[in-house]
Formats: sequence, structure tokens, C-alpha cells
Amino acid sequence: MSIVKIKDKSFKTSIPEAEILKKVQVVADRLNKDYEGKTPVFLAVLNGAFIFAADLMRMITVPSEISFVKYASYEGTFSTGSMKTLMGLNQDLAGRHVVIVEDIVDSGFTMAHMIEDLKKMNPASVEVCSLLVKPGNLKVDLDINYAVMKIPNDFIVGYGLDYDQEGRNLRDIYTIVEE
Ligand SMILES: O=P(O)(O)OC[C@H]1O[C@H](OP(=O)(O)OP(=O)(O)O)[C@H](O)[C@@H]1O
Ligand code: HPA
Repeated sequence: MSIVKIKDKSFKTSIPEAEILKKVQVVADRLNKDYEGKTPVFLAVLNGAFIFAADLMRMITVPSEISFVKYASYEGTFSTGSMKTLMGLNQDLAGRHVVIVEDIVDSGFTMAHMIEDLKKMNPASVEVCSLLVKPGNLKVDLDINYAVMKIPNDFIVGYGLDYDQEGRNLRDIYTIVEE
């Protein structure tokens, strides 16, 4: 086990890269079977999903497209507190089979919001493919058809996920060490 320090916190190895890749392959195999003949559009959510998306897409063998989208927050200028807007989507999703590629579903609010936004565009279907899910922290009712791994509620970094924007480049996934 190795320990890394990022800013004021320490993290220990919890899921090595080789194990992650084996599990991503299992989900990629399912996607290849389920989306045969459908030419899905994968929508990867920046920033966190960039590494997962790169590995997953190289395991996808059916004809498909990928786009990268981002939620931009505008805080403090609305009476409701904060509002998030989907950015970077520049293609018509009407009638298309959409697969959202996400690094983590934690409370589930981001995914619930995104599914709602996408459904307004009349896609043929919308499914979620998330590297990680924290079932113990879900605050909304979500159907995550393609979850690579389920993990406890602890804060994690690495393989695209950050702590205060750092640590995304770590190859393995690390869990916070409570002091
Ligand atoms: O289920 P939730 O509680 O909504 O949390 C999950 C979201 O939080 C993280 O994104 P973040 O806004 O930190 O941006 P990032 O991808 O740039 O790190 C992560 O990438 C998910 O999109
Ligand atoms: N780590 C990093 N980013 C996150 C997490 C986490 O555990 N949950 C939601 N975004």
C-alpha cells in the first residue's frame, strides 16, 4: 500500500489500476453487446471522467461517437443559490442512444440533473455508465445501468478524480486517511 499527500490530506491506495481496467472491460463487454447496431453517443462529463472515458472508449468495438460535456456553475447571482448549465453539447441527440460516461455518482444530484436535461432533447434512450457509485450516499432515485464499481462513502482521488483539483493524474484510486 502506498500513501500520497495532497495539500493537507493523506490518501492510501485502495483500487490499483490493473483491477480498475479489468472491471472497466467487463462493463465495456456489456455495452458492446447491448449497443450492437445502435451507434450510441457517449457523453463524457469533464473534468473527472476524462481518464475513464479514454480507457472505456478503447474497449468499445461497436460503431459509436463520443463528445465531452461540462457542467458550469454560476453561483451567487441567482436567488435560488446555484444553477448548473450543460456546456459543450453541439450535436442533435434526437432519436440517438445516449450513454453518459461519468467518473462518480456520489449524492446523485449531478446525474439526475443531467438526465433531466438530456431527456428534453428527445433521445431514443439515456443510460448512465459510471466508474464509481457510492450507494450509501445516494440522495435521489437513480437507475445506473452500467456501474463499474460500488464503493463506500469515503472520499477518494486518482484515475481522474481530484481533491481540490489535484491528484487526477494518479494511476490508482486512493482513499482518504482520516487523522
Ligand atoms: O453525485 P454528485 O454528488 O453530484 O457528485 C458527482 C459529481 O461530482 C464530481 O464533479 P465536480 O463537480 O467535482 O467536477 P469535476 O468532474 O471537474 O471534478 C464528479 O465528477 C461528478 O460529476
Ligand atoms: N472524490 C473526488 N471527487 C468527488 C467525490 C470523491 O469522493 N465525490 C464527488 N466528487
